[in-house]
Amino acid sequence: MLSDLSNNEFLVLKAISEGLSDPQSIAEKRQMKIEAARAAADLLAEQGLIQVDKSVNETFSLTDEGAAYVREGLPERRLLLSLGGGMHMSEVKDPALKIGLGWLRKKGWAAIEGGMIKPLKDADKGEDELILEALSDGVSSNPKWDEKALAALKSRGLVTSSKSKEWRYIITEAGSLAITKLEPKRSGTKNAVLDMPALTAEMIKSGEWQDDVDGLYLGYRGSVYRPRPYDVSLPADRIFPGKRHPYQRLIDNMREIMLEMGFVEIKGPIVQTSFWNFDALFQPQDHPAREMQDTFYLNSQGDIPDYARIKEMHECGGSVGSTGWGGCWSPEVARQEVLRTHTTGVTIKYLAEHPRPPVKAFGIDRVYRREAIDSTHTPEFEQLEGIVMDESVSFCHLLGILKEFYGKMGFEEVRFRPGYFPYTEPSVEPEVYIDGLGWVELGGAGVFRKEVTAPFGIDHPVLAWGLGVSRVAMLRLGLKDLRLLYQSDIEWLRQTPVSIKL
Ligand SMILES: N[C@@H](Cc1ccccc1)C(=O)O
Repeated sequence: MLSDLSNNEFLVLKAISEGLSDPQSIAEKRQMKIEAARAAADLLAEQGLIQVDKSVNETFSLTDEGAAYVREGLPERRLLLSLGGGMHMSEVKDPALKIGLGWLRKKGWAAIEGGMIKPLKDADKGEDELILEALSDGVSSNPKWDEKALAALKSRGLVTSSKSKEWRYIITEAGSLAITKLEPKRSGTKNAVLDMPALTAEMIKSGEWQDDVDGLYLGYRGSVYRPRPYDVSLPADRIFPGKRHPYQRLIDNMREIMLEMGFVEIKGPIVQTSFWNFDALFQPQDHPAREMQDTFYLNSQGDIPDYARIKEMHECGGSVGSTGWGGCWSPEVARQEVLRTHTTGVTIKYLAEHPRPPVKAFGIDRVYRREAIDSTHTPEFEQLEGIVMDESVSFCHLLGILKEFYGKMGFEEVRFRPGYFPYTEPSVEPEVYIDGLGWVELGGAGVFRKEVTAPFGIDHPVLAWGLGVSRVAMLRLGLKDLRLLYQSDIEWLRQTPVSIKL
């Protein structure tokens, strides 16, 4: 047990053995914080090496009135002095003296008969007067003071008191024994522990420290070193260095690949008008994806650009040989604001602002859909969106770019299945092969239809794709539950090594 004393415990125990008994003076002597001294003392008490007395200490002080009475005398004392052989009550005019009347009687210094006040005996100085004098001399408490007199002084408002808790440490027999055992026996030095030289690497190497202090302690400037055997085979504490979120690392990795491939990064707002999210992409206004069950609508309307050509394209196909969707296209519906359901709204807007080739842009951003939450669906997730527009790009280039991108991401086998999106023709769904899972769909891609590009004056083919980034994260990080990406699950974050290849 003794060999388990910490340095602080030893220092505090030693201070107590030398006669210090309160945390404040121990802390001062040992130059430690009072909290540290208390904590060490608590541990010593737990081991039975010291005893802790917790007492409540009451101290007293004079009020202004009390101080005035010390100078002038209590009213009853002054009244007594002014009585002479006796005096009628009506003759006591001074209100300061009148206060003394009741006390005069109570203290038995005078009797009152038929209105006459008669002094009874020589009035010795009372306990209360002695206490007042002591207080005025700077004494703040004394166990011998008469309780009743104190209480009376307090009730008269001449004295106030305050209570404080006090800890007193007393060394036990076991404690004294421990000190004698632990104290290094160095002849000729009174305070051996505190006079020791600093422990240096050389002293440890040469073994000199052992000769010096019986292998027990080495102290320097009030600190004590107690060499203990060091077991290098013990498991070390796990440490958790700060690191970037694995999902963020994956996203950054994807961003780097796109930048390396010569794309510029673009960004767009989360809240968009239905115009950019749907209409500009030739999604009919009665398309199921636009319904409330699928899309988060905001209770607000946004600005939309000149829509004549979009309206014409939706209603009758414009000048590109399309028939359009028919019906009546409503600008009110297009003004409805939504949380973007895909990042394709960001790229079409960028294209509308940059209708001349070449354009090679990408964005990685969060999108929102009204999904019921489960292990493979969350209402918010990330997409990587890309577009390429140039004079002679073709569907083949699209497949090549996607293959290249997936390859750089570490997916070696890629295939394309026919797909359908209202804004692309042809459309494909890229799939990658994962051991143990088979072919996994990873997004959508295609060449923008003329119905999409023509209203914005874009005359060249546009290759476009959108990939589910969280899907990729699931595959890369081996997650069974997509929700982990969006929760601060500290254990999972700790366990995901920084070295994981994303
Ligand atoms: N926007 C589509 C993906 C896509 C983008 C571009 C072209 C074709 C498809 C989606 O969210 O699934």
